[in-house]
Amino acid sequence: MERFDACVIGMGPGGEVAAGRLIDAGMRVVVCERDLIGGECGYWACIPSKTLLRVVEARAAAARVAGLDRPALDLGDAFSYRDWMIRGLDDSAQVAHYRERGAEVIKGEASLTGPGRVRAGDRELACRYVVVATGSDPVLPPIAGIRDVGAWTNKEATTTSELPDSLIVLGGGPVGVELAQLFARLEVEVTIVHSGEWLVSREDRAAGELVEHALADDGVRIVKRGRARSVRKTADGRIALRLADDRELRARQLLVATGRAPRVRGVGLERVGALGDQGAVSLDAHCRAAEDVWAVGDVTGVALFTHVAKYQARVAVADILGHGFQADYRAVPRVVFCDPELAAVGVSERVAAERGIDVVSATVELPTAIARPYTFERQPRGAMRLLADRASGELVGAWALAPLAGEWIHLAALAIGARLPVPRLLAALLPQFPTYVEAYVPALEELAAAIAR
Ligand SMILES: Cc1cc2nc3c(=O)[nH]c(=O)nc-3n(C[C@H](O)[C@H](O)[C@H](O)COP(=O)(O)OP(=O)(O)OC[C@H]3O[C@@H](n4cnc5c(N)ncnc54)[C@H](O)[C@@H]3O)c2cc1C
Ligand SMILES: NC(=O)c1ccc[n+]([C@@H]2O[C@H](COP(=O)([O-])OP(=O)(O)OC[C@H]3O[C@@H](n4cnc5c(N)ncnc54)[C@H](O)[C@@H]3O)[C@@H](O)[C@H]2O)c1
Repeated sequence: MERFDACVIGMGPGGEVAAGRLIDAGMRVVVCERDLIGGECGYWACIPSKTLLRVVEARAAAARVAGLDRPALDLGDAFSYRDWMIRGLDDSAQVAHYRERGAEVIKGEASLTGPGRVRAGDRELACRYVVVATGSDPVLPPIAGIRDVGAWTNKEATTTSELPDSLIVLGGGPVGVELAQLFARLEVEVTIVHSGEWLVSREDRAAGELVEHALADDGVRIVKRGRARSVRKTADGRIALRLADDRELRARQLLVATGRAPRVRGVGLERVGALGDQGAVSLDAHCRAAEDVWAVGDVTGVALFTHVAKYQARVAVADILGHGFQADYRAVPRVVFCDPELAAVGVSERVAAERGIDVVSATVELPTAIARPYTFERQPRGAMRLLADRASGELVGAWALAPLAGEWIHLAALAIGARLPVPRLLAALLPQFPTYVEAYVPALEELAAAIAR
């Protein structure tokens, strides 16, 4: 039995932040990773998708600016930069880095065998603290034939260096929307089949409809309320997707983007009492899942984002080190990196209604309210909506669909996190001219008037 102060199972962004902090605290740490240190985010999700999206975004941006032409696309160069960003799917530098910092690195599948006990390959580890950061898996919907047609998940889609001539994207959430726009802008014929009534269904309908218009401008076909019944390979090697209304869509490739589920199987969480009734990780506000076991990141199912995984790792390690603070998820930014970006934070209108929060809202069309959309591009665009709790006067939700919205939504995030009432925000806000942040002034003024009514 090998003894350690702490063991981290799964080395995606959540595991890496936890491990780094535990090492910094002087602990003897063992990290276990069955695939690549850096996780889904580093190789098959955030990093490759955002790297490639930037290429097509910059190209489209140039076309929208007066006096510029659409630059030529060097796809080979774009893919090789993507490959450099994902380290050629090689984590040997990360392995060496953790070893140099004094950690024990085990490349292999690990699972809890009991309180303070972990098995990794044929090694038995005794660990005072265990942090589980095993991420999530894509969910394949129950559609006849879906496992037999060589469908892509995000793994194949983000690492491909060959483009199909046509692509059906099943699911219109963040993964489906981002990758649909990427491939459409790389001149692939793209059709999204989405079961919801609007894209990115977690957000307000108005936001989802603006995303739909943006994708339609790029030539993406969108089937809403689409129910796929079966999928098969045709004689000419294409993929045929039959919908419940009997329509058949055909394309060279199918990308399944219908959601992700916490990766709890085989981790042994049940052996330490860390799995709740529904098979989900039980978690308190310090990310404790059981005595001396913490869980962070996608495996918790709280909010499937890298920044949440990293935040939960900070929460968990602070608890381990004895200066804990409670996790607060009220102000988690949610950015879909399509063009223009959809950025949201706090509650949507639906969530506010579910929670019984009486909200007032203000919506601002950016080109009618501020100058920045015109200095930014020839065809100005964008909208922002703010939601405030009528009773407390605090900002509780916001979304914007506009260039760079993923950056300037953080002002709303800070206001929501800090519980700033709208009048105080208005008094404190003096935004630079001409910026997108200026849109907060008319929106907050409208909110203040609505609260006062
Ligand atoms: C296409 C796509 C794009 C995305 N873009 C963004 C984005 O732009 N911004 C954002 O915030 N989020 C984005 N996400 C979500 C983001 O990728 C995840 O929220 C993030 O990776 C979660 O980090 P994690 O550490 O919890 O898990 P992961 O990154 O999944 O890492 C978990 C690690 O645990 C390992 N592991 C699992 N089980 C075991 C075991 N038993 N033993 C040892 N190791 C194990 C896995 O191999 C993996 O390396 C995107 C997701 C997708 C699919
Ligand atoms: N920019 C980012 O931060 C970013 C980008 C990508 C993914 N992510 C994260 O990854 C997670 C997974 O994203 P996702 O887009 O795969 O999942 P999702 O659950 O957010 O969206 C999937 C969508 O697919 C639809 N759907 C489900 N089954 C379907 C079916 N059979 N046919 C058609 N449509 C169907 C659902 O209505 C749902 O809206 C998200 O929670 C998100 O937080 C984040």
